[in-house]
Amino acid sequence: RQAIFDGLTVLQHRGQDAAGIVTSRTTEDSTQLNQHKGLGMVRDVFTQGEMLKLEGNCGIGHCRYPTAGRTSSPEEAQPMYNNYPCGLALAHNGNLTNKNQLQDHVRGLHRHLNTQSDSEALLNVFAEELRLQLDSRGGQRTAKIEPEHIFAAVKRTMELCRGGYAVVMLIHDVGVLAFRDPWGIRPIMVGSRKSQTLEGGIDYVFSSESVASDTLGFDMLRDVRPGECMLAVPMKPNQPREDLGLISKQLVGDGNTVVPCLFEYVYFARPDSIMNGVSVYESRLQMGEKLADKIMREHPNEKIDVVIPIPDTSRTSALALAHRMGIPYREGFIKNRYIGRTFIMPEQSQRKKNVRLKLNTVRAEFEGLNVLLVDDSIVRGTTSTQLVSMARDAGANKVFFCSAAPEIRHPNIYGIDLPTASELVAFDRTSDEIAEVLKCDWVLFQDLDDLEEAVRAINPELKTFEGSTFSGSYVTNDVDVNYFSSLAEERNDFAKLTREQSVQSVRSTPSQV
Ligand SMILES: O=P(O)(O)OC[C@H]1O[C@H](OP(=O)(O)OP(=O)(O)O)[C@H](O)[C@@H]1O
Ligand SMILES: NC(=O)CC[C@H](N)C(=O)O
Ligand SMILES: [Mg+2]
Repeated sequence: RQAIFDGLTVLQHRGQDAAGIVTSRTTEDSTQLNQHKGLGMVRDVFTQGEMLKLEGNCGIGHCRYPTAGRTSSPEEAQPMYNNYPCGLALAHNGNLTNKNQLQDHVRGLHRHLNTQSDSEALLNVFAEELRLQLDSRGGQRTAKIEPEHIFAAVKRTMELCRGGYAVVMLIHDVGVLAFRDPWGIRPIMVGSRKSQTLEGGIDYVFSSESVASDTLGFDMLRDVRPGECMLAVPMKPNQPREDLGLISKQLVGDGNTVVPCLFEYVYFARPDSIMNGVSVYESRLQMGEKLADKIMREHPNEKIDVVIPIPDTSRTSALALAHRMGIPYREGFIKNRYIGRTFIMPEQSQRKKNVRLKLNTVRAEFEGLNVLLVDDSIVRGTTSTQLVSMARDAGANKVFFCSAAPEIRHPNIYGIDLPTASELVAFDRTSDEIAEVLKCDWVLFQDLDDLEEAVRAINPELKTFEGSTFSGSYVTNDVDVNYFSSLAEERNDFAKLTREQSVQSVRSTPSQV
């Protein structure tokens, strides 16, 4: 349990709204699943008392960044639990684009769904497919669940679910499994270490980013392949050691072509992670260099005195950019270390307030200077608009702005919560119009080809990327305009706010009983 808790704190940047852990404790005659989850950051959700209850020899955990359903309902925190046809717990990173159809399918099977979460639908789809597998062996319900049943159920689940997903599941009396969507849009990897328990053997970890396995003392083995399922089976008391291990099966496609989400490299992942054979840090250095070249091409005669990153994520690319341009790199914005990431916060008012609380200027780095502010991306423009104004208040002469990612003009539907194009500052605007909104002297964005090249430079085997939010082209090729309009209607900032407020007002109404 401590390892899962520690791993979640290292992955906190991937989701700040809810967290949860489920562990499984096997004794000679029974297996107990222990669960705790709640709203908030990992450190707030787990008290010492709660941690003590999470005994076990294997388990899963999750930090939630909502892309479907409600944010402030604890029921939607993960892992999700289901008890039929056996004890199952699931944690999912990603977003299912056919959530509504899956919900209808599941309800049609007389299974109850308690939330609007796509992850709950996914768990029920799998549970039903596993039930069918177990039934197909002639009603011997008491017999052991074999890996072949699990692989067959995951295969059917992959055939039914659309979108981007990386999933871990705990299966009662079996172990922990992990699987990844057939495109490999969302990341997940496996690591191993020599077990620190008295029984010995090998421990396995599945995690979205290699940084979690590094910090827990695991060696990263490899990425889970697109369309692959891996199953880690723990040792039971009095069981022969051979039963322990890692089994994998390629279920959909050949697993050789991965189409990774570009936004992981731009913003989402930690720089010290390695994903699909690419060091995120090195790819960001490349992004900075390519952006520097574009600035020198497009504004060759501009006098720029200083390059200032917008902490945290843009630091790496800003450093490489400043070096390439031969301009001093200065930390003109100081970040409050107790405020999390603002982009992944669910509401615009919260994001706006937190940018100001999070960042403040060092006046000496701005006064009378032409400053080039560098961010990894400009999404809604919340950060950039405020920081340009702060730079001017701190006495900057000219303020230029550049983004290590191209213009974000299209919704993301594979696990980054950008459902509504009209909320994006680059939507339907030219660079000059964006500069007018940000109130900067000019703004410049990375070219998409250069961004792809920056990642490919580190792993030339990566041919294609999931970059729909920049290009508007969706790799799964299975969503239509109706999907986008209902998504925008359901998940625009105003709709989300209204929904969350209605949950809160129900909660704060005194009981009439
Ligand atoms: O245009 P916007 O809608 O403001 O979104 C873009 C900003 O949000 C992110 O920062 P965030 O504060 O989330 O995290 P960071 O500290 O890792 O940079 C990103 O790095 C940009 O700074
Ligand atoms: N990455 C995530 O945490 C999102 C998982 C899932 N789509 C949800 O909204 O709960
Ligand atoms: Mg940022």
